[in-house]
Amino acid sequence: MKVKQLQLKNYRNYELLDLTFNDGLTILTGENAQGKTNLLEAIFLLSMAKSHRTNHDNELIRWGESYAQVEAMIETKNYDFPLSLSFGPKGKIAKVNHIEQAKLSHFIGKLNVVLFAPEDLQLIKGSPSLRRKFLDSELGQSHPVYLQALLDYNRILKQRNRYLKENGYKKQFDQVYFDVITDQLIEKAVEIITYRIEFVEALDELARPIHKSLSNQRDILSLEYKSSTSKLDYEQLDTLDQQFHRLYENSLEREKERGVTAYGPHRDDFYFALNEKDAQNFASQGQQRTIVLSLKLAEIEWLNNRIGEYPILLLDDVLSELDDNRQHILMSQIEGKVQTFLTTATIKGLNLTQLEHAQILYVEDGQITEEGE
Ligand SMILES: Nc1ncnc2c1ncn2[C@@H]1O[C@H](COP(=O)(O)OP(=O)(O)OP(=O)(O)O)[C@@H](O)[C@H]1O
Repeated sequence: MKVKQLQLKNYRNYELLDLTFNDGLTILTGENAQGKTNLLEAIFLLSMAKSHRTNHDNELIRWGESYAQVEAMIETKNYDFPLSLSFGPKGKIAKVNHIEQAKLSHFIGKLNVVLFAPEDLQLIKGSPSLRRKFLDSELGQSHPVYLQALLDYNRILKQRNRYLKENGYKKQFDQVYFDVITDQLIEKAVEIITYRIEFVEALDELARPIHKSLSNQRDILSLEYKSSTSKLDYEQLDTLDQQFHRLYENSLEREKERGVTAYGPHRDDFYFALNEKDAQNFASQGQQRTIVLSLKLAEIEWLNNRIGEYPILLLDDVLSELDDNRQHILMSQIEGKVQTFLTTATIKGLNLTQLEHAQILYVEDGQITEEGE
């Protein structure tokens, strides 16, 4: 999969931009705060219909303007198609092949990307919500069914929590109505957990050899998806439905008191271990960086296995943080297969043989000049 052309209108600090990319490596270079990450963010937007940096779409509109538009021509193995996303007074409008999509979930995942940004280092030591967000966005962009199950789960969870909060302490608590919501929640919970476990197991398998080679054969990486409670046994997926029913029955009084749903995939987490030791507590900065890199490379392979095409790789200011050996392994892993966009303040920090064939774009105050222009 490739992004052939990109057009931006009133997007962030770009007034009007029209770019054509080559198939391999595109390097965006320039001083701080010139618009390098904004450009990667634009490509990310076309994949997920939302930014990785903000939940407020208004921030994407160029200051003083009333709408923004991001458009691209996507090339896949079988056909090319345009994607566009615009933000304005009517909200967010997503189009595939010039046709407006009634639901954003029909737009998400038409373009597949893997983003590696400095904030991803938080994946190891940050809060579980970051790791859940990672799982949800990766599975969401490649499995429309997962995305739908997640949207349904979140809606039902909100409804259940509201009922618990507003009626949990009342005598006329409608148990029949509450059981119907709980049944619906459990059905979606089991679906989500099953997908997540399968995904983490696949990543575990793919990331292990990559990590071994990135760590000079020193470290064995493993990943495991875990429930927030020992009262659920994820090894027994075929009985998960019954396990959930039992758990919710037993914790009803507590849930009524607290007014929230205490258990479910919205509380789950997944763990990284290095040589069987919890990476959250023991991994050094460098080891964390290598784990995330292994994870991203595993994700690229997973997407290729899943959709039969390699995704686009977006590397935001992370390459110069890697030593020459890791830079080399990363680039050789993706060379010739994965269209890659990377941002860097200076090309000097990069020790890449691929530089010779790379498309180099200089970014300055929302304007781009190409090497040789
Ligand atoms: N809605 C907007 N309208 C106009 N300019 C904006 C808007 N949002 C952000 N900017 C500007 O975009 C610039 C930031 O761009 P970006 O985050 O792409 O920087 P960068 O080139 O990646 O820099 P760094 O190397 O520091 O990460 C800032 O100058 C900011 O003021």
